[in-house]
Amino acid sequence: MTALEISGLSKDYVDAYTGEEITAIGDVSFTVDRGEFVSILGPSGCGKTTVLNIIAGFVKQTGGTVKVGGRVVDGPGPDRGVVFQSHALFPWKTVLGNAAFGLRMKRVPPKQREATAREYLELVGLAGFEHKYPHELSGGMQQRLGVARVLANEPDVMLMDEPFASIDAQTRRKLQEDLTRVFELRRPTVFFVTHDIDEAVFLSDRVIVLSTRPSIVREIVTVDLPRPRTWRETTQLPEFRHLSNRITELLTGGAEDVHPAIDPD
Ligand SMILES: Nc1ncnc2c1ncn2[C@@H]1O[C@H](COP(=O)(O)OP(=O)(O)OP(=O)(O)O)[C@@H](O)[C@H]1O
Repeated sequence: MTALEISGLSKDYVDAYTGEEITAIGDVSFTVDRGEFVSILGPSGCGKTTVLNIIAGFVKQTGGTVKVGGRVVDGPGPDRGVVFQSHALFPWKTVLGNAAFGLRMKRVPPKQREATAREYLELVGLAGFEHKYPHELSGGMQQRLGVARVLANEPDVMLMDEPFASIDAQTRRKLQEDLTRVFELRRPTVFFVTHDIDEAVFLSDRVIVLSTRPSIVREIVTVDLPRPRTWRETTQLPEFRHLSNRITELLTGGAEDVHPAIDPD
């Protein structure tokens, strides 16, 4: 079943300083199935975050449609949950209060929301930290809380914008493994923006590779690697290296040009 459907998406921006119009997204279409993990990769400035912001309903597209669960998106809504690169937590709320926040907004009764929030905190490895405040947590733990907070809401689609980019390399590896474990247990639908090819291959069922601006879908690469995945085992699989090399080739222009110059004849 399709959870997310993007058809003919385009986005023009007007540069605030020069007044010049730029087309960030040319024409992008793809779907994400329920319970599928899909990442999007592309050269810097090709519009990955813009695609996510349009799906989230934070930014209005110039053309095309976005449907979540068959409904057309025309603003933010509880059917979509966003994990940002910066943790975007409420500093005045405890870990438990942060994790339960969305459920409170949905008017879930207190006992039930606490139980659900605790369940997801445990799932991301934050059991025992319920009564701490965000500033008492490390960056990695704050990001785990960001993930738990969105998961607790059980959105139709979980949107993640480079959630581990500002975390040190070793912690990042651990968070990526934990995310695959949580994904395998709960099977949320995930749309994940990243710059990191290995991260995209390691986490995903499919990877959407965009071209340079104005972006179009260059290729959608299926990642048929066994789960559960660990960095140690998964990266040793020849198929992992093959997929990673294929995507590198697509991003560095080794493959056929998707924006060929107009033939002068
Ligand atoms: N609010 C805005 N106003 C004007 N231009 C914008 C705005 N937001 C993004 N852009 C431009 O649109 C293009 C796409 O930006 P976006 O951040 O979506 O790309 P990205 O692929 O996520 O980039 P990166 O890989 O560098 O994070 C860029 O050229 C950017 O400068």
